[in-house]
Amino acid sequence: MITRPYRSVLYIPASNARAMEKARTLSADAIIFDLEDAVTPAEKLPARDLLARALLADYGGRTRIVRINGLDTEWGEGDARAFAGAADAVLVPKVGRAADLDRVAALVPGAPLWAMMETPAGMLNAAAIAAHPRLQGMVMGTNDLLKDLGARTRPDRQPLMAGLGLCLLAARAHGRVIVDGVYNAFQDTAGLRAECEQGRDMGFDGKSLIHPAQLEAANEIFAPDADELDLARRQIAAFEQARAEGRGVAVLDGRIVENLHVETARARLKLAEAIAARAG
Ligand SMILES: CC(C)(COP(=O)(O)OP(=O)(O)OC[C@H]1O[C@@H](n2cnc3c(N)ncnc32)[C@H](O)[C@@H]1OP(=O)(O)O)[C@@H](O)C(=O)NCCC(=O)NCCSC(=O)C[C@H](O)C(=O)O
Ligand SMILES: [Mg+2]
Repeated sequence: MITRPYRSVLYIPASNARAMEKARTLSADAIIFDLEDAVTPAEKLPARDLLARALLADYGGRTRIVRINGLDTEWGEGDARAFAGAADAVLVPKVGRAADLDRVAALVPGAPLWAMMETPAGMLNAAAIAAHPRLQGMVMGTNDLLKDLGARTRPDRQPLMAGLGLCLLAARAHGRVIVDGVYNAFQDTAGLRAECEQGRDMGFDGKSLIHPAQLEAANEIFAPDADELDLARRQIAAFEQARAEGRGVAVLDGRIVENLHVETARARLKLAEAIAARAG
């Protein structure tokens, strides 16, 4: 199970020096420094230099992920070579099959890879992509996916559910981090909260974000709350007592507690500890 927090994963255009500086004090668990869609062609090379300088600064415990341009563009290979070892991970856009990761893996020996899951082919090949030995995490690209599907944005995200579900299954089958897509209306806090709650209930580790105003909701909603932690501690105590008495199943608040529930309870407590350590 994943215990490092990825509640809030903030995109920052690598062409925006002010935002990259600001991010050093923001409460994001991870930052995606974007060289791809948020950067115009004219800014691609200057952004690469700006980012190289920005990454010399201290980002505290925030995970630093660089989203490179695709290898089918004139910038992709140079981006990959420039940031191998300079960041915590390299995020590959529009991954359609596991071989797309092989090509980047060869350019960045040793660097953990993340995959943007945002094309119909990516959804259909999610299991093979998640199984890639260098893959650490997946990020849903729901804007690109909606575009490629010819689907419409809906509050219930019904058109996206098949893809979200396939990627979740693949990530969990292979023990990878998986982060939900962005909520574009960054001033609509109620809408964001509803989408975070939906993503959390589906099993995502966190939400990718586009504006600092979205951090608070994601950090709160993807963290275990006080009631959940209290229940986790009581489940562990009840189960340990049952075991000591020779029983394999405990009953707490009228519900059974088995070893699988205890496993989840321990993971939630570990996540809360990791969040507390980040805050500290
Ligand atoms: C959406 C924005 C263009 C809005 O920018 P702006 O108008 O400057 O916002 P504010 O004036 O409200 O900003 C207030 C302060 O916050 C800083 N700021 C803004 N955004 C960020 C950020 N992302 N990270 C860090 N800091 C940020 C401003 O500098 C202001 O600071 P100060 O000077 O102290 O007042 C902008 O938010 C933005 O560019 N967001 C990121 C957009 C992006 O990266 N898009 C690409 C990723 S989304 C995507 O592609 C997903 C996927 O691929 C898919 O297919 O779905
Ligand atoms: Mg995209």
